[in-house]
Amino acid sequence: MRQPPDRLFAQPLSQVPDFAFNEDVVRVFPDMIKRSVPGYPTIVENIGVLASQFAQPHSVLYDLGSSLGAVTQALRRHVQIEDCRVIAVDNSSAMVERCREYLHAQDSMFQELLPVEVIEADILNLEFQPTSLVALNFTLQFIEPPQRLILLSRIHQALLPGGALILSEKLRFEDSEQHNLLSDLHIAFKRANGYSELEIAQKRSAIEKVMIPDSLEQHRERLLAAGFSKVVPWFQCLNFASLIALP
Ligand SMILES: Nc1ncnc2c1ncn2[C@@H]1O[C@H](C[S@+](CC[C@H]([NH3+])C(=O)[O-])CC(=O)[O-])[C@@H](O)[C@H]1O
Ligand SMILES: O=C(O)C(=O)Cc1ccccc1
Repeated sequence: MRQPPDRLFAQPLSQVPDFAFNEDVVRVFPDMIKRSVPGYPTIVENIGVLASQFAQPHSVLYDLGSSLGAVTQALRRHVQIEDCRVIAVDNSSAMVERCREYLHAQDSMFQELLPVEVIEADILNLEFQPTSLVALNFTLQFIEPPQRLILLSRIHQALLPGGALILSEKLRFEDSEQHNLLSDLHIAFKRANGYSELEIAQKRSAIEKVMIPDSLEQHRERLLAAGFSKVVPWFQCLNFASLIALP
């Protein structure tokens, strides 16, 4: 399918609106996320590999904040376990519509992929089924901070023994020198991927109020407070990381 380049912030805007996962973003999303999140393709592919070690027969695998279903597709490619199915959830109707088209195209190309259901819903209102794997791949940072512990507690309650939560996030750092260094290096990453200073500045102002990163320490403490017994970082590239949390 056509994947146009992200030029959403290339022209000067008199006022930069808050970032939203609308049709304009959906159109350029695969290009935007690859050029903005260092390590994204590695994280997505390896979530499939990790999931194959945690997935259990007759259980559900959740992809929460699934966007266009990149994680869902990695799960379906890597997990070959009896009677597993994937539930992908996103509250952006534009994302859900395009995600269904992508998954449908995959269905016709490959046989024996796990069945998948794409639900348009707020993940804060979900009734979770017993699950062996939950992926929150760069989604928690868009949830209002006071709701984050409640969501993680619900996920913990639904997780089967032996299952796992995989949580990927942009990180903030409590040491300001470390924070500034890794933030500057992230800007260098975006520049190297063809974004101009204007694009970088306008995107930064668009996401400022809607995407609020936590530190690794905050994640660890909150996951333990939600009932998780162990938190294991398995990937970090600059200020982006992914953690495995065990129930
Ligand atoms: N309350 C909510 N309920 C449901 N969905 C939500 C909510 N809040 C935000 N979203 C959705 O979470 C997704 C976050 S993007 C995830 C990338 C994907 N995981 C990927 O691996 O490609 C991250 C990014 O763009 O940096 C968007 O599709 C939102 O609509
Ligand atoms: O672009 C950025 O600076 C980010 O931190 C990541 C991102 C990627 C895609 C949508 C919103 C934020």
